[in-house]
Amino acid sequence: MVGTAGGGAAEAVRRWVEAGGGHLVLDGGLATELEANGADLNDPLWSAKCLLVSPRLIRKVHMDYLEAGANIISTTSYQATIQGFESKGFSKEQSENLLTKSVEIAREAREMFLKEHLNQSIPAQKPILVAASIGSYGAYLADGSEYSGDYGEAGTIGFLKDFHRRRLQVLAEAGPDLIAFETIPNKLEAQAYVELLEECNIHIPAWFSFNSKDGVNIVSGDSLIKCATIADKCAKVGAVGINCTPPRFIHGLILSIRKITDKPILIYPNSGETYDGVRKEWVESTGVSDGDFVSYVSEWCKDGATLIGGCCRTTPNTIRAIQRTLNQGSNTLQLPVA
Ligand code: MET
Ligand SMILES: [Zn+2]
Repeated sequence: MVGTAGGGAAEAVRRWVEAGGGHLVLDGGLATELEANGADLNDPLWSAKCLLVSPRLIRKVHMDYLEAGANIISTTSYQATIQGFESKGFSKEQSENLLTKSVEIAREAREMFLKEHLNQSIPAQKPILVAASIGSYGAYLADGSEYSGDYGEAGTIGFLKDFHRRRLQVLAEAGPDLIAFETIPNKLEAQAYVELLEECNIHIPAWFSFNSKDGVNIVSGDSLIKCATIADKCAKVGAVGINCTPPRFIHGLILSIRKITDKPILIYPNSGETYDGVRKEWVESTGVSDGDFVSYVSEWCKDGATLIGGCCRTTPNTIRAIQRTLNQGSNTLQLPVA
């Protein structure tokens, strides 16, 4: 595990990016790919339901993303919370074990992937990292409110810190390389995460990833500049970016983030389709194809993003195409190894 001592989390992420040849490939939609493999995720736990019923499928999907060229895989803990497991009848201890298991499965997938590729002569020594996913309080509510950031009376910093504290500690203790705060919908939750990282003295680099539906602000209407500034000021945050947002908005959003931070920028947009939180489905026909998605990648690199992947409705094919685009012009075989 790489700690953040001596240079802060951004320095740790920069070193990984450098070892990756100037960029790292993230994975694509995890829930999307679990569903494509037959999982029924119509449940408040969403992808975390597979921790209960099909852990092997999770490992397979992680491996499919690694085979596609991902350098960073994120765990099935996005919608996994102690509160969510408890409401299904699990004890506190069992719930914490399930969180730990999400990190263990991803680490196992990495082990197996590395073992399978052990005998290949691979010139490019790229890191492979496990990011422990933390979805917002809105994701736990499972009503689409991570796309509105409207938490009503629960919208106090104290409430949000209490909600996330133990989960963050358990995930950090499970030994991931990164903590991925994903789809952050409002400024208050970003502030709560910063305070928790400090108070819990977390030594694993975190990334903060916001989502936007207008290409200017984050989904709650809070200023992206203000939110990214909160992340910038925290030495425990190693990268700042955007996820689960249509590709057409990404260029402008990267430029806004770059204005206020030197930390590495990560982006993993969705396919451009829109999630209908009431009907619990993605509205088709507004999305872009893998080809269109990938044609954006060079532009995002030029804008200064160094960690690039996909979010909902993207697949290993998307990641394979991103990996090829990023590694264009290089003659080395681009399989990642430890
Ligand atoms: C709603 S954004 C979901 C992010 C999560 N890492 C996933 O792909 O399943
Ligand atoms: Zn998403």
